[in-house]
Amino acid sequence: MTRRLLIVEDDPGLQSQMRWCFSEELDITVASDRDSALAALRRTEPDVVTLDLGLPPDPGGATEGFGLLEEILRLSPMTKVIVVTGREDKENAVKAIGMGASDFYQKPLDAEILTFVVHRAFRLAELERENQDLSSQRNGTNIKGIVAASPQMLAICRTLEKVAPTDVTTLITGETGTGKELLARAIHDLSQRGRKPFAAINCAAIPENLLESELFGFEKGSFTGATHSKKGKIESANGGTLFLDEIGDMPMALQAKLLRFLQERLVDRVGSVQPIPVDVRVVCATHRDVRHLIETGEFREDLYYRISEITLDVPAVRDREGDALVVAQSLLKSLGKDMDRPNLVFTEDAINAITGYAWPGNVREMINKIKRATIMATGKRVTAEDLELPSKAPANNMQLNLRQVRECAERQAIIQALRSCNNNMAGASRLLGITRPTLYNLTDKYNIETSTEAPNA
Ligand SMILES: Nc1ncnc2c1ncn2[C@@H]1O[C@H](COP(=O)(O)OP(=O)(O)OP(=O)(O)O)[C@@H](O)[C@H]1O
Repeated sequence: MTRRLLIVEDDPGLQSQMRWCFSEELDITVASDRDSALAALRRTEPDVVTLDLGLPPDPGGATEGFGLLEEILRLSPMTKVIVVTGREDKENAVKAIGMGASDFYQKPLDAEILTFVVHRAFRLAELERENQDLSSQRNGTNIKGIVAASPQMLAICRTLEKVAPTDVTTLITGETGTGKELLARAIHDLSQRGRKPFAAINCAAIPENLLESELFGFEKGSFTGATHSKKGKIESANGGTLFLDEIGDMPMALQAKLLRFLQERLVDRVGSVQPIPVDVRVVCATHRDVRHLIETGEFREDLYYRISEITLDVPAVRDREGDALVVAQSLLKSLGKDMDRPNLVFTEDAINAITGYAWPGNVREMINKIKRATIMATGKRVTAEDLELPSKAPANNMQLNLRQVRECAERQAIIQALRSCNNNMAGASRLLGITRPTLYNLTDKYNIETSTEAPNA
């Protein structure tokens, strides 16, 4: 795709110099005032605009430039505007950035630096567009709440859609946070039982001595404190679906009772001799390797066959091709909306970090990291640092642009020269190859201490 640049500059000499800087690779339009710039913006829809703030009728000031900046950003908020200011016009440059300009460039014109700044703005515009495209990409599945685009997850979703309308007992396996409970709910929602109860119980979270009465219920007086009869989870799911999470952690003694229920569909409340018929569909999940549990004698083989009429093995996020970014984009959108920070986008380093990270906690970990980043992000951009993910670029390379890199290097060189001359201005200016007045200007600009004490680093 051709990169389109709009140059807004009233000085014909600078117009042709700027044209000359880029003419080879860009599609360039030049405008010399506000009206022609807006007309060109509408006509060519440039991704990047360089905007001289000093435009007629106020070429010596910046009012016309600021007015135009505002209008450009209102008409086309995704356009990257680089304001061009006079040599010492830092104040207006900073103001323009505050208004939404993406960068600034101080005259005099330096072809190399200007090219760098403009290309950087194009790259940013392209990344933002890619980001938007990705987040608007159709989710590959129609199952509510599940975001997936990888062939691995789409295959799981297709199987789920076939399994849901049947009453088969389903075992969902997968690492923590991969979405097992979400899939169990989807099975329920897509079945004829969807309007009936969905009762979930986490077998690992309830102490062994309470799990039986939680699951099967109890009769009044069946144990100390049983002052009334109570239905268990199985009965409360009657007509609907019972979800047994972390089934791999179910104690052996209860496994036998559960097996009996699965075979006969009769519930024996604790303390009762009267079995109660219950109509439930059972879905189980575990992050543990049940076959290994069978080998070590921790899980009944006959129960395993009963609960795994169909098994769904949910892959870890790192094993789903392309899903990490698609899920992350979707989460950024929904969490951003919930937290009143819509329109957040990932920076390139965040995208690299998301795709390069192993996500041991899977989607749950992703939710936590994106929630944090939604709070921490400055402006619209979410970085790898906001996500607390390792960034590929070392931290000291994360400067805003070449101008900042240059200023930082300039400041360091001046400090070093002053140090080596014991803060003698004449000696330092000789070392730096500049005049004394220039050195004074620079020490003022960078706020460098020039007293006889050592300068601040
Ligand atoms: N594909 C997905 N798209 C969107 N959200 C997802 C997806 N998978 C999981 N989630 C979300 O991630 C979180 C964790 O999912 P869930 O509780 O279903 O995982 P789990 O495998 O049951 O975890 P655990 O084994 O720790 O119980 C939930 O908030 C869920 O909504």
